[in-house]
Amino acid sequence: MGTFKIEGGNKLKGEITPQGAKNEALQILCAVLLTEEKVTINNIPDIVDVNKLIDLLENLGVKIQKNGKGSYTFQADDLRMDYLQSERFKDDGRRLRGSIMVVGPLLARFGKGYIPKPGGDKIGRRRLDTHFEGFIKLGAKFRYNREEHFYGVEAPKLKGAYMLLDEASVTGTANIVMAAVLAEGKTTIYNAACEPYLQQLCKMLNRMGAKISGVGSNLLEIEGVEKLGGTTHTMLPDMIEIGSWIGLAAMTRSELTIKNVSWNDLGQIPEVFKKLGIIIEKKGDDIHIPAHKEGYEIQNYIDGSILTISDAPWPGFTPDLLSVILTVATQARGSVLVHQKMFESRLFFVDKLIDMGAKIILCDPHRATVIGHDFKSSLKATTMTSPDIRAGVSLLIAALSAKGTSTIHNIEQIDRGYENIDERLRAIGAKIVRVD
Ligand SMILES: CC(=O)N[C@H]1[C@@H](OP(=O)(O)OP(=O)(O)OC[C@H]2O[C@@H](n3ccc(=O)[nH]c3=O)[C@H](O)[C@@H]2O)O[C@H](CO)[C@@H](O)[C@@H]1O
Ligand SMILES: C=C(OP(=O)(O)O)C(=O)O
Repeated sequence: MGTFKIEGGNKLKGEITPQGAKNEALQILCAVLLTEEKVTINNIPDIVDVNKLIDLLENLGVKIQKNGKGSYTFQADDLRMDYLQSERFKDDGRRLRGSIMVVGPLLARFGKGYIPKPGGDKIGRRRLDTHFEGFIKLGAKFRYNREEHFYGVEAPKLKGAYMLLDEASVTGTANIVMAAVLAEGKTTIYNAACEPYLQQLCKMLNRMGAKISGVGSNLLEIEGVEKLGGTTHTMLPDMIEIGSWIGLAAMTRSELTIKNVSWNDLGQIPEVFKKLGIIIEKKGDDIHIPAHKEGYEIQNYIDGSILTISDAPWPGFTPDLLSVILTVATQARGSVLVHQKMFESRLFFVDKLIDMGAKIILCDPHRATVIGHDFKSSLKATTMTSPDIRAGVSLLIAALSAKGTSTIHNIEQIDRGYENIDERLRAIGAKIVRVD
């Protein structure tokens, strides 16, 4: 179990460049299975989850060539389909959430797709019904081995269909889209998720020869094609990392510039941080956060009632930034209710912040009220364990703002999604070391 030691209370300064988007990368990497031609992908983040998926693809027989930092060429022209029945695959598949998205492409191109119950954060129930209901609508036969938690779908040929998804699942929509692009005839997906991750995936598939319209909306129409070809794709900057760095700057009252953020793809993220009173300046395609010497004040609603920040499927606010929002609010002037609607176990990490001296009432598993300190009292350093990726980074931000030296265990959770985080934070002045 890896550990960070963090000496808090120091000001940071400088520029930080976001990595390529983790959740986009997981979709895009699975899409290389849809063609026998070469697919080159740039700006792939060097993070644990992505590297696990690249290993899985390699074990499946995908030829992989590294072109330089973050750039790889993949060719899925001669796959080892027997790997899908192996113990090794069950092990590889379980190690991350994103592995679920190999099922759609394999089903569409080879008539069968399998996956063990995938891993990822333990942040509440994470069902897969939407994925498999979609495949069944496209004509696949579904089976599930309850003892082994092993899922399978098979179909000699998929047929386009109309479907109204029971929820706008991010990985579910990606999976169904990747199956439908090679189905016979037209597929309509209503209540589709439409995060920038999915928009990027659809644009890439269209460049490969797919016919997807409605990209960016919750109504996708897909005309199936016989075959897809190769392409080159570049990942967007990771919007969750960008939000994490906004929170980091505010809570440590540091001046930071976040480079090349792709503003047009950030949706509500800047606005939601502004509601906490954080000043966000747009400088070209960079975000500049000035040092918040006077702190930051949470806005109320027009009628004077207390602000609520909650998650919703895109273009709503992403659930992956609510832990950061909650943490940053502990030093704001004012109060806020944080409502995590999607996941039922993602707020339990607040007990660590409470240990550090934060004023938080966990109302129920989904809602927490935060009463900010306005920097009149700083958080106290402590020893903690990172329960999930975003709670992990939130605790890291709290530790960097706290007085004294904190210890964070189980940092593998953070490494799942943040590239070389300790080195990048040291480059802007953070006192953080990795100890094993
Ligand atoms: C690898 C990857 O891309 N992971 C992301 C993906 O996970 P993932 O695709 O697994 O998440 P889903 O979108 O399927 O669902 C997330 C949770 O929200 C619930 N739900 C979803 C849609 C909806 O309209 N109503 C609703 O309540 C689901 O029941 C589930 O508990 O999307 C999540 C939601 O943005 C993010 O937290 C994860 O970081
Ligand atoms: C929940 C997340 O990841 P995963 O879906 O991979 O567990 C996340 O990125 O915040």
